[in-house]
Amino acid sequence: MSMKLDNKEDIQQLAMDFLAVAQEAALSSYPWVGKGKKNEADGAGTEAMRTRMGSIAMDGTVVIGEGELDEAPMLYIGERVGTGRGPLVDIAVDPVEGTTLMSKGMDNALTVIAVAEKGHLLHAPDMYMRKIAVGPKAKGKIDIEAPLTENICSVARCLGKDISEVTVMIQDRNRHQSLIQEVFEAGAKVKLFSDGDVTGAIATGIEDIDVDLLVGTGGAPEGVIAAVALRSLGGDFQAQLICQNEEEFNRCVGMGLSDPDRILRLDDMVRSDRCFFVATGITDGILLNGVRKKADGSMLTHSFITIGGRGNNFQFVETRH
Ligand SMILES: O=P(O)(O)OC[C@H]1O[C@](O)(COP(=O)(O)O)[C@@H](O)[C@@H]1O
Repeated sequence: MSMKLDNKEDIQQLAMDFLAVAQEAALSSYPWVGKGKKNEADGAGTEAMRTRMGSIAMDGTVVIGEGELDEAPMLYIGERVGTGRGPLVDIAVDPVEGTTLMSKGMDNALTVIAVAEKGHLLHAPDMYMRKIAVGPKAKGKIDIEAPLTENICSVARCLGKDISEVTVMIQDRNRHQSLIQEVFEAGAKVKLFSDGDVTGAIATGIEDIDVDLLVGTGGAPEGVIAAVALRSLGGDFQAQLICQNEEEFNRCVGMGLSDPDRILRLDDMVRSDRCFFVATGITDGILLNGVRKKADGSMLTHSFITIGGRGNNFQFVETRH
């Protein structure tokens, strides 16, 4: 029987089940690290993820996955997963976040999954999204429509830092040149990264990582996944879909977004505290270490899990397989 995801124990149990899913996906993609084969790596992670999800007692629907049914045989948007008996949930997955990183053997590739009670996750098409993310101390104090300098000043105030100490994470892309320049002119610091803006967004929510703000344009699916993590961490996330043509605009409307250009707040992207986020490192990164093969043949995974919407509720998990 399917039921609402509404009790704490069920959410905890489901989060543990999904932790195993993320670990399995990371372990399955690991042999492809540094092999220059993005599709094979992604395929291995996707297949492992889907197989493991099949045994979870839930009635799940993939709302963000590997693409539309005609583009992806597995974990496509709308695919029903789980045993069909248990909590009704919406699932957003990226079996390999940072396929280029992984294929080149570079840092920060990871497996990510976000889950929320059914009907409470934004269904975002695979297109670009403008994003801004901060941790709990600056929650409610950012505005994606304001100039970046204003946001930097506001974050500095919230964190009790001098502007020169504020670190802004930005994806190293030509489209971000003016943002990067603005950080320099404000006197703050940039931390550029080549791929993987989910990691950058989460990093803002963890005090021990020296990242205070993430800004820039990246994938919309990654944006929704990061929004769940930030909701659980107690941080903040705002976004705006970038429709580059009429087709993209119509796709948004078709997915239920009546006004695709509007500013999306955290509550628009994940509308419930009954949610959680899990990630497992594939390669080493600023958030997590990657998969390790030990001398005795066992494998070690490093995962991150954050549950609910109360904030600062996260855990790092090391598991020997
Ligand atoms: O590479 P682009 O077109 O700048 O897209 C940015 C997006 O790509 C990523 O860096 C990685 O995406 P992939 O895992 O699909 O390679 C995301 O984190 C980010 O949102």
